[in-house]
Amino acid sequence: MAAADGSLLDNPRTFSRRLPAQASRQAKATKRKYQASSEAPPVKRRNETSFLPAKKTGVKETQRTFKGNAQKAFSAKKHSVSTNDGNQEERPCVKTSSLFKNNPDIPELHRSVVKQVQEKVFTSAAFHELGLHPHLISTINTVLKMSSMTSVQKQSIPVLLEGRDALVRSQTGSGKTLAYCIPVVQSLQAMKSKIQRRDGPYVLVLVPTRELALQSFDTVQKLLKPFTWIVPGVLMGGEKRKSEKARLRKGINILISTPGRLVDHIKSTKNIHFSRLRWLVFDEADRILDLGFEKDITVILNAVNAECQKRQNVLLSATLTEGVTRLADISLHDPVSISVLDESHDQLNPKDKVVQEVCPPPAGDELDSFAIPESLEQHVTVVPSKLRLVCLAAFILQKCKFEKDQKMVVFFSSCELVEFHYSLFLQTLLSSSGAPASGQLPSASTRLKFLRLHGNMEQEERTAVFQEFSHSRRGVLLCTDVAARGLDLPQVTWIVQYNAPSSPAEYIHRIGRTARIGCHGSSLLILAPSEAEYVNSLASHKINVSEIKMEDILCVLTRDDCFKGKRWGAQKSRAVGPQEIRERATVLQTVFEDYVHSSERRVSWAKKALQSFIRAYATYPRELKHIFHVRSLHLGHVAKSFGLRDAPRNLSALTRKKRKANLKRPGLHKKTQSKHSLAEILRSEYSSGMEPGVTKVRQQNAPREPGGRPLPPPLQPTPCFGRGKTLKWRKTQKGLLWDSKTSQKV
Ligand SMILES: Nc1ncnc2c1ncn2[C@@H]1O[C@H](COP(=O)(O)OP(=O)(O)OP(=O)(O)O)[C@@H](O)[C@H]1O
Repeated sequence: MAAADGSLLDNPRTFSRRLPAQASRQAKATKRKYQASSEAPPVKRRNETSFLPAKKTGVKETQRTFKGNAQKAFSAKKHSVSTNDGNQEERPCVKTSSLFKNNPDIPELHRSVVKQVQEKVFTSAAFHELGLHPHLISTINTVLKMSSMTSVQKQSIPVLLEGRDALVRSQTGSGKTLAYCIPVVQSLQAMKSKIQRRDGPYVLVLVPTRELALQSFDTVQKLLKPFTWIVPGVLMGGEKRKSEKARLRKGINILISTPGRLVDHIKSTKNIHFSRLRWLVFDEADRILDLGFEKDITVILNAVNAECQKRQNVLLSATLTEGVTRLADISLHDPVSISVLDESHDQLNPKDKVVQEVCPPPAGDELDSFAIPESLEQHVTVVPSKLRLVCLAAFILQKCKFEKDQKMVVFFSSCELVEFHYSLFLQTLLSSSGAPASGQLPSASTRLKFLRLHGNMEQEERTAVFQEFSHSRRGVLLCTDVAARGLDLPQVTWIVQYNAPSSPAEYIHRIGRTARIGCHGSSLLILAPSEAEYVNSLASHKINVSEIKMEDILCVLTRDDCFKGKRWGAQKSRAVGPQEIRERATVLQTVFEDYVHSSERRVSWAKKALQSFIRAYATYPRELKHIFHVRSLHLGHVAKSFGLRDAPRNLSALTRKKRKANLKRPGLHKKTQSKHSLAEILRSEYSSGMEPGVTKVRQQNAPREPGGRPLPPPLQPTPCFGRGKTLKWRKTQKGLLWDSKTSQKV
């Protein structure tokens, strides 16, 4: 079988778990299929499809290692060895693939070790020292099972109880939710005229995602246990407008909402009034602004300001960006800026440093460096594009198959990428009850559990997945940045960033899903050799990562005999060498490729996922373009990480055509791009969920594989959002105006 480029010539097409007769039938069928279809079998291409020629490669090294082996197919004779599952499995017959050939060198990571900003999570102060209502204290102690305050709670709660506005920053997982929820509940229950349900909102909490809305609602509900007359409620999209309207009509006193959904109700419902509003809280304030919600925030602020002037305003996040300081300017009145810093920062005058009265709020250094939980170990691995997929799979197997009770979150840059990897891993890495599907591993593990979460899923399923993963002791959650902010998923042990985040702030929030509230956790960032400089970019924000070598990750494949190439079957207890690791990685890659190439439909599915990856890659902000530029991607190599043997030709043609057209009409490109960005945002998890034409993954109606598993739906490119935005408001007599010129996506 020929391949996309010269390097793929010796692709291991001899791999098979089928009997020789079956294999020959399959080969004939494949031949017939290609004859009948318009899609010709991949042919050797002389011109490599890449945006730029690949970097000079480590050919020398590979030639040395593969000398005499590379072109040699292992014996096609069938033999059996026992797998670690105790089954007699047919050994894959594999010849060394091109997986390790013609890859760019992995650069040495020269990173300066920086001193990370650290915060102390807990204090010795107890909640009962705050003078709260005794029932509230006992609820905190008995229902939430908490006794001492975290640093951010100790600093924020008294300030908020005094009635001040505040801008609160503290590291991820440090208890910011209770830092505002406790004073809110304390103040509402203490109101002289008892709150009536029909009074409507006294508190409005804005959060960027639906899951966070649910989570915050849950916390508020628990705190309100003794105060049954105060009614909390959540608006978040995904629910029928009519039923939300009905709930609003009955009355909600503490209203938690995503901005898009709230704006929809403000515009279309007569049942929402803010005349009694006492609190306005922006949780994950910087994210709300990042996501193209400026217009929505303007509508909300104008609606709120029109009915109530006097209220307390709170902005919270683990990362305060420039946009937040501007939002603070227009929404906070004489605010207290609370930032929890470590002892070394506080040496001069601890008290003054811990709670600073700053207006305008933090700038410069403080905005550039973020606090990271002390018990979070951060790692990076540099992996050539061709090896990304096997490396990710090996890492998942290493942690979640061979180690106990590991809970992992893997971040991708688009919904399509999540869907693709989710389906691929389900079909290849998991065991099925019946005969293994084509491309499935012989000794697939039952210990593995995959879940996925992204904005193109139906809300019902999103909520179910969120709940399931929250309560699970193990599992792998594949997700977009919809899960990056605020979600408190207990006992997550590993965060993997398969696609690098668009900003250091997003990096912080993603890794912040682990090592929460003093627990231990680890993270792994996977970079391509051309992206290695990102490590320095992180270091400039005082983020330290230590390297894990790719080989150390791939090494796990030697622990599972189902990855054994035939050559090793006959040899007992041989020391694990680089050659064996490479062969096993090749077996795994072949499993993926076999699965993807088992039908035309799957090939086009993988191509679409690849296309989505490239589109998302093109949206990195300008300041990161020198590291993440589409032109530095080698399409043939990247295609391998989608299980494709061939770099899709039409894909590169499409990209080139587009680029040409853009060069001719840059103005038009800008226009359509911003329209496109808007469309993406509307389709995203952050929308109100009411827009017409929103594409969703509908489980029940999804097309199914012959085996009964739903196939992924037709993929819509939905890159991640909110990269490199700036925003500006103007105060006018008519209220706030959002300056659209400065708010275009860059
Ligand atoms: N005083 C406390 N004692 C023990 N656990 C606490 C305390 N306060 C909060 N927690 C727990 O800590 C976890 C993290 O809290 P929370 O989600 O509020 O963090 P956060 O600072 O908002 O994080 P992020 O920045 O990621 O949104 C939650 O499980 C919460 O129940």
